[in-house]
Amino acid sequence: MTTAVSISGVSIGFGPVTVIDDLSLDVPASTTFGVVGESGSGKTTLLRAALGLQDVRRGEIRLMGERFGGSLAETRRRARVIQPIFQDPAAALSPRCRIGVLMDEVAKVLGEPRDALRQRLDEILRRLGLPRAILDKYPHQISGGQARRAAIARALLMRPRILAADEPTAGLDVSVQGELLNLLQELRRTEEITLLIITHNLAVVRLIADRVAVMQSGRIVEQGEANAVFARPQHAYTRELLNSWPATS
Ligand SMILES: Nc1ncnc2c1ncn2[C@@H]1O[C@H](COP(=O)(O)OP(=O)(O)OP(=O)(O)O)[C@@H](O)[C@H]1O
Repeated sequence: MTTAVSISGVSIGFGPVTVIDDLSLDVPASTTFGVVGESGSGKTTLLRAALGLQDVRRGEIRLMGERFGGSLAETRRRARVIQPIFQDPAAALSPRCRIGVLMDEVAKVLGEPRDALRQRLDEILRRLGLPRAILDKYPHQISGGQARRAAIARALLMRPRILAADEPTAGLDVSVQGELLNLLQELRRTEEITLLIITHNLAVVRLIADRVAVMQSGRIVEQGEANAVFARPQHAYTRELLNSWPATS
């Protein structure tokens, strides 16, 4: 089985503080994989390292079997393999640019003719249930759910093999949360991508993850098939998380 994200012996620190401690994790390709843990356990730091936005002190991260360097060319090569969907869509959608302009930027990165990209974009917008008129709007002129979907559309334009979503449902109405998770799951199947979801929300992983890794203080304390982990948690911290749920969701 292909491994989409392979993290081997990775340590990350800020000054004297170690945030990720000798962590290893394999995310099988074409699965929905949830990394769950409470706030501050290091989930976002780990994701940023996979995206090349955070230096690692030790260890290595491979994406679809490949290592990536820090040059601009390598950053662009990596962007075709993994695309993030950040908690705050504003991180992906610059507030001063109309959505359409942000989409066209992808054409430059890919070296794809703008017309061809716009054709693909039409199809992606249709699939995501976004009106074309959204392209003329600024991020602050659309709803939170639309902004999240616009960020997903931009990510999909890159034709990534891996979509990595940090708290994909944060800040959305409950009804929109379900829709968004269904959408991500459908994309995972039809686009044959790997979906990596980083969240403190057990309901999210329970709903869509095939496999789950539980993170505490920069380490993976338990991982396995999501159903098995939820039904028979082996680690005390996992049981604690499950017991405090739904208070944490
Ligand atoms: N740039 C930074 N400088 C110093 N410390 C940092 C930095 N980024 C993260 N940290 C620390 O690293 C630890 C892990 O943070 P991280 O954001 O990865 O956790 P998380 O599990 O994603 O939490 P949350 O769910 O709240 O986003 C925290 O103690 C945080 O304060």
